[in-house]
Amino acid sequence: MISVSEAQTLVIKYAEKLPVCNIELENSLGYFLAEDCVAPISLPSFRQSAMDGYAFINTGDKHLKVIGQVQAGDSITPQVKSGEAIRIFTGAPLPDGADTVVIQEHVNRDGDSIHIEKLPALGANVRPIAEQLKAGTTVLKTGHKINEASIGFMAGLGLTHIKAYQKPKICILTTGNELQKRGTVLKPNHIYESNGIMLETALKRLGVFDIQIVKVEDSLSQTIDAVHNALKSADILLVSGGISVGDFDFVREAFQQNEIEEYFYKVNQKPGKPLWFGTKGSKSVFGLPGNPASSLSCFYAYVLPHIQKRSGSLNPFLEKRTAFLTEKIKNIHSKTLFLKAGVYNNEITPFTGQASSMLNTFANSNALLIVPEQIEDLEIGDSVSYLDLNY
Ligand SMILES: Nc1nc2c(c(=O)[nH]1)N[C@H]1C(S)=C(S)[C@@H](COP(=O)(O)OP(=O)(O)OC[C@H]3O[C@@H](n4cnc5c(N)ncnc54)[C@H](O)[C@@H]3O)O[C@H]1N2
Ligand code: MOO
Repeated sequence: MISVSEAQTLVIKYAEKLPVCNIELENSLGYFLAEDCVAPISLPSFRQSAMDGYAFINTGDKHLKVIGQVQAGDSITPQVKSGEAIRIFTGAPLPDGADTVVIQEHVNRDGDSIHIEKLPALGANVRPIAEQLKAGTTVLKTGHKINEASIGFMAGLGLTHIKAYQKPKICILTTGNELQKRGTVLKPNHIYESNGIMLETALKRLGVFDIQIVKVEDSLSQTIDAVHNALKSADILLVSGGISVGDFDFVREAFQQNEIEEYFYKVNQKPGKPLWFGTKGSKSVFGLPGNPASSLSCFYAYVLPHIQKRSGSLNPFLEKRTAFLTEKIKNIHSKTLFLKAGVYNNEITPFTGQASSMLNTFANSNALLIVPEQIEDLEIGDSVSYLDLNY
């Protein structure tokens, strides 16, 4: 059995980057840049007014004659001389010669004349060419995660497409004869299948939408075939359940029959001990424990960073933060514990109901508190690490 940090090292080590794609800016949210973004134009690309007011040559003269007007988008700008002013609006090009804009609130206008009550500093309210950035400079680095601000920013540079790493195609295989579809009347001794939609939703949150969910019965031949078929098209296969040691747990055997190279099986953690990870060529495969809370914990700690790394992220793990503990914790297992918890105002409380079959606690958590395997006792007020689930 390997440690959590060894297992995390392996899922990152064997996370080969996916191919690069050329993607439309409007569809690029959550993608990671595959090349530096270089500005094709300067911003601003012309001198412009930052305010509504009057543009003039700032010689100290407060009495000026208004000789024209310039509006945002005008292609011709009037020439201005000393003692003259041009009525101007925010975003409009600065007239040739003008060096300052006085806001209209600081001006008294009488016909064609203005009197400046409060003379601004030389250059005030003028956005110089390339004030924000110069054409040819790198403005976003390879590995940058596209968000709404970067999309707006790149749109302002006139970009229509970006080069990003592809998101993986994923197949989720759910195993178990007891699993039943929602929307049907529950048969005796059956449960509603929930890991499929839970993992699918967690994937969508990462911007992964090419997801197939396949159900298999507890049968070795069906599991072997399902794994084989999934690997034909998926980049990453997530199998839920059937990875433990019971007589009807066929998943590990099915991985072996499909010649998937095993990097680890079983991690010294609770929940999620029977986690399995391997690869076949460029395909990665996770055997996630069937218990719902184990599956989701393993998703956050291993699958998510693996996917993010394959998608081009330079910081693939969920952010680890620290907070002060509000309750004692005893770790009698000599395992790393991932405890469902609530963090508020820098204080963290582990919840009751940590069993790996229970999702009610998870549904109310915003953090996974990490108790390292070598720590036996934690006291109230101790600073502890947690994974922030509000990512
Ligand atoms: N003798 C041992 N038994 C078990 C061990 C062990 O070390 N020795 N490990 C336990 C641990 S820890 C876990 S975790 C589970 C993992 O078992 P599997 O991955 O084989 O999962 P299943 O047996 O198929 O299912 C476990 C549990 O989860 C429910 N389940 C499964 N799939 C779904 C789904 N898609 N949606 C909702 N619920 C699901 C299933 O009904 C079971 O109750 O093994 C322990 N046993
Ligand atoms: O490790 Mo299992 O995931 O405790 O239930």
